[in-house]
Amino acid sequence: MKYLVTGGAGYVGSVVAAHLLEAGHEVTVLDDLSTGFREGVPAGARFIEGRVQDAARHLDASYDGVLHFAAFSQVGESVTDPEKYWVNNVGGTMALLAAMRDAGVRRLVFSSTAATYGEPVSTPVTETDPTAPTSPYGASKLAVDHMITGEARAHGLAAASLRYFNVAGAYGDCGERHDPESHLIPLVLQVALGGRQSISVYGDDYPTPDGTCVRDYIHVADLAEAHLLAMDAVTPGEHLICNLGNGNGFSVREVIETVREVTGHPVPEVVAARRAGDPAVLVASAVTARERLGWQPSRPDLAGIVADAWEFARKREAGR
Ligand SMILES: NC(=O)c1ccc[n+]([C@@H]2O[C@H](COP(=O)([O-])OP(=O)(O)OC[C@H]3O[C@@H](n4cnc5c(N)ncnc54)[C@H](O)[C@@H]3O)[C@@H](O)[C@H]2O)c1
Ligand SMILES: O=c1ccn([C@@H]2O[C@H](COP(=O)(O)OP(=O)(O)O[C@H]3O[C@H](CO)[C@@H](O)[C@H](O)[C@H]3O)[C@@H](O)[C@H]2O)c(=O)[nH]1
Repeated sequence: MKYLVTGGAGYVGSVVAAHLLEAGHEVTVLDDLSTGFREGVPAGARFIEGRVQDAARHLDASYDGVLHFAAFSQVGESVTDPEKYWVNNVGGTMALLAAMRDAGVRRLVFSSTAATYGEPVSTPVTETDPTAPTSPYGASKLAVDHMITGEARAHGLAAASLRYFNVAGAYGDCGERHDPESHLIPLVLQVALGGRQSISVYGDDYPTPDGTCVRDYIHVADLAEAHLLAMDAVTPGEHLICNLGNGNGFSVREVIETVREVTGHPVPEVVAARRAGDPAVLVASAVTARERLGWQPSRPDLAGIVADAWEFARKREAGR
């Protein structure tokens, strides 16, 4: 099959592109390098430097489907600069859907997020739970989910929105390198590498066993496998919405302790104020992914996820 991967120079998109290539598919990456890196695009993929807003220039009927990762995804930035998120995430996807319609490309897998739910009403979170995003980032992703539902119903698109919980780990040369970095695991690894003095724990007074926030960390390679399954599972006119997580929660302190064990380095921590908009607990129900996609994560162990991220971080540091 021939696929367009938007945002394939970024963290998740590059890992999914690598999996598609390994499965024997033909891959074109469309990325404007706004937050991604040219060298992140896996060898074997064709690369177009360009915006998803201009997808019409690049899509034609020879494509079997699109995997859409291109977006801005900093929750904090979206609060201070919401227009940036509406323009790129919603505007970009609107242009992409029109280009797909015009070209007759009728399969789509979209990167949605647990941030569409906001503060969960129960744990684990299921796809039928209320959606009440607490940031413009989450709201922009939810708006796109609604757009895709309409497109599927009205124009027969076969689509899946995969709602990722906390993506972590690395796959070969593809790993997490956001700039600035805001995610917990890469930040704690920077402390272990000596690049930061300590890790700030954003709040230790949450209603959780050790007072710190609990999250569901999913290995990026397990996540990638779900994309390939979703592309095959969807049917015309259907918009499948599916959470992706392991169904296990780990606290911020458990993550920090795991980094100490895996790396053998001391990691000083400093308790800081809560970060605005952080729910206490975010854990996915993976029942839909199991039932609809036949998906089963094969790397749910937190130490293994951290070990892969650590190897990637060390290689990057050595290559600087
Ligand atoms: N990383 C996570 O924990 C996580 C969790 C939930 C959802 N997501 C979603 O997954 C997707 C990928 O996230 P990531 O962590 O890999 O982010 P990333 O920033 O590493 O990758 C996004 C890529 O999209 C590109 N891009 C952005 N806007 C573009 C545009 N208009 N045209 C072309 N390219 C554009 C960037 O250059 C970058 O390469 C995003 O849609 C994000 O919202 C990520
Ligand atoms: O220096 C830090 C960074 C983070 N945290 C905490 O660590 C947890 C995880 O934070 P982070 O890695 O930033 O991920 P989330 O804020 O949980 O958000 C991620 O996971 C969401 C789904 O759960 C997705 O929607 C988002 O796109 C993705 O960034 C949170 O409790 C943070 O408060 C700290 O204590 N210190």
